Amino acid sequence: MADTTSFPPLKNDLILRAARGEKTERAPVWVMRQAGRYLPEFRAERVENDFFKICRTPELATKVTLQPIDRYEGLLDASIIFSDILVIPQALGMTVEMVPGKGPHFPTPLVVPADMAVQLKEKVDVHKELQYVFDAITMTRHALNGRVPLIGFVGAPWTLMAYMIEGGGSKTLSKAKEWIFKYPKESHELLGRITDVCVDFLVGQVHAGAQMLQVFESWGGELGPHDFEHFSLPYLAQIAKRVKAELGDKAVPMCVFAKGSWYALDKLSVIGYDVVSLDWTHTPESAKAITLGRVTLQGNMDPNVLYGGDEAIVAAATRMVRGFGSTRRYIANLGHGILPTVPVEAMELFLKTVHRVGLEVAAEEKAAELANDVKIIG
Ligand SMILES: Cc1c2[nH]c(c1CCC(=O)O)Cc1[nH]c(c(CCC(=O)O)c1C)Cc1[nH]c(c(CCC(=O)O)c1C)Cc1[nH]c(c(CCC(=O)O)c1C)C2
Repeated sequence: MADTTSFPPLKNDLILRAARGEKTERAPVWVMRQAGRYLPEFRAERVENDFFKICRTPELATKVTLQPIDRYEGLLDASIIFSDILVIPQALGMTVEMVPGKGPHFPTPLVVPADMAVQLKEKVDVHKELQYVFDAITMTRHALNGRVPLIGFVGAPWTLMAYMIEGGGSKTLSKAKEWIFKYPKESHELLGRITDVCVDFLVGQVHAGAQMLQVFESWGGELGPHDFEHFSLPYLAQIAKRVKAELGDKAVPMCVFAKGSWYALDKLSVIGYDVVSLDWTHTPESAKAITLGRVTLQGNMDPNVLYGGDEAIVAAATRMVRGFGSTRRYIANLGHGILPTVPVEAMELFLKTVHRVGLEVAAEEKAAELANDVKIIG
């Protein structure tokens, strides 16, 4: 049994302090989907191994989680465990394959509500079905040797429901939407069952060593404000409240990312999360005005800027850090996952710019504070 009681001491807690609303010397930075896809060392690993084999083999998951931390030594302030949001549908009993170059594929998606009884387990024991993720987390915590905190994650219930019904990615989500409009009661039943697994899984990830958690509602923006309020928000809220209640004094900061749900920012900032992750449809000014310091903001450069060349990257990253401010309630990130064909140098320039501008802004703030003190004393 892996040791989950004594981990190496943490040498960089910047992101945890930012998440808790404490002052930081500069804005911490990590990037959604930073492990995998665009990294040549990951693609080499994928030639040898199937995607879910990497997820299910703690040594391989640990190795891939550490790849960006090693490559961008000193530039990333967090790691995120290598896994996928679709391990929950698998734990519920569904088959999911990862087709190279195409993405996830469910050979037998849910078509009508009666399929739930046939395809989904009544009760999911996360320790039986997902112990491999817990083992990967524990192993990674030891391998990180305290360099940066380790983030655990789940897909949010609506996003997972959408994949389970669509059978993979989709442009319109019309099958999943048919469910919420035609079978609202059964849709809530499904969302509730997924929520229960999300809660147990997140609690288990923290016991295994995760130091922060993120809930990915990647398909949030496919719902309009009314439907988001009924089919996404209550489950996101339940997850935060139940996970924190179950963990008690072991609770860690929790972050929610509801891509495309700009209209829900106010509500997302009062449902129990410490951090709200933003896509690029917000300006820093409006996001700050809406959230009023109640949560830490994370984000939000358009990942496609990384294709725009050095000048564009420096300009957008600078605007972002200057807009959000560097030392309080801010974690720098992209507004969605890094894309598979981004050059590794573009990522490096993004990270270096966030560090440089973050330190500049912090120094300017300090100078302004000093000037203010002098004025008051004088
Ligand atoms: C956090 C995470 C995820 N996936 C992976 C990680 C591991 C850590 C990391 O990459 O940093 C590995 C992760 N997951 C996948 C890959 C590529 C698979 C391969 O190597 O073939 C990797 C490295 C495969 C995958 N898995 C998924 C997709 C999207 C398909 C679609 O557009 O509908 C894809 C392509 C589902 C998925 N998976 C995830 C999300 C939420 C974040 C987001 O919105 O981007 C989603 C929606 C989350």
